[in-house]
Amino acid sequence: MRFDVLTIFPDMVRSALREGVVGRAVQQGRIELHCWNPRDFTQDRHRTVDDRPFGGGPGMVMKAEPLMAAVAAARQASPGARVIYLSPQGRVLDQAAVADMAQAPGLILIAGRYEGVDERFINACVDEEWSIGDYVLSGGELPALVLIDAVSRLLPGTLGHDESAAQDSFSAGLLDYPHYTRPEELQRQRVPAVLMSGDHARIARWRKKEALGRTWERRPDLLARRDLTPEEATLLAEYRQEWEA
Ligand SMILES: NC(=O)c1ccc(NCc2cccc(O)c2)nc1
Repeated sequence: MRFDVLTIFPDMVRSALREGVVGRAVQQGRIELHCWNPRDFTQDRHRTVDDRPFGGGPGMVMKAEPLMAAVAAARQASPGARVIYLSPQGRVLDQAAVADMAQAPGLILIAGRYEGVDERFINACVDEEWSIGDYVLSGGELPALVLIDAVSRLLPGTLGHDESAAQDSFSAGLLDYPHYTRPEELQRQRVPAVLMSGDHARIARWRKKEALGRTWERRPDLLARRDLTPEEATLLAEYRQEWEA
């Protein structure tokens, strides 16, 4: 899969994607990453990419023309890609949306800076506006990196078999179960005995019950979105009985 990022800080994007599972996928060519700097698409000596806002007010706005020229170059290099603008005004991302994006041939991600971009660029060039959460950052680069990481994890071959557990539960719309490793006892806290039993069916059942129970305790909104199978309903009832005991 190909990711194209429009940013005035390309080194920030490239360096953040050198490490970890995504870095490995880029190195092995399973993921392509290209950065386009709107400054390279300016016509003036000062390579101006921002200007003062019409109507007054604080800060600067990113000019439309350099972005439009950069997106045209990116679209040519990545046919069929979805053009996504990261901003607090976008639809808030969730795992289902990430899974849908992983099906695209490519994503062209626009990382805005300053107070945002000229609306005419969004109307003319952007397919979708997405937000990684209800908070404002100094730029769209970190949201773009979050999106690249979340999508890349879902691409075949990015995660080894021993890393995919975390996404399984969230992909199932539930929070993750608790994890433990050595030592077996730590500050008088022992690892739950079921995990030492070697009974894989019993362990899987315990983990499913924990995922359901923790979702019920911490994120009932996620549970409301999801029908429970009869087995899941039983597990959650068991968890709640133990919880209220
Ligand atoms: N929640 C997010 O996904 C997010 C995205 C970008 C961003 N900053 C750049 C920016 C871009 C556009 C308008 C704007 O007001 C700020 N901050 C947060």
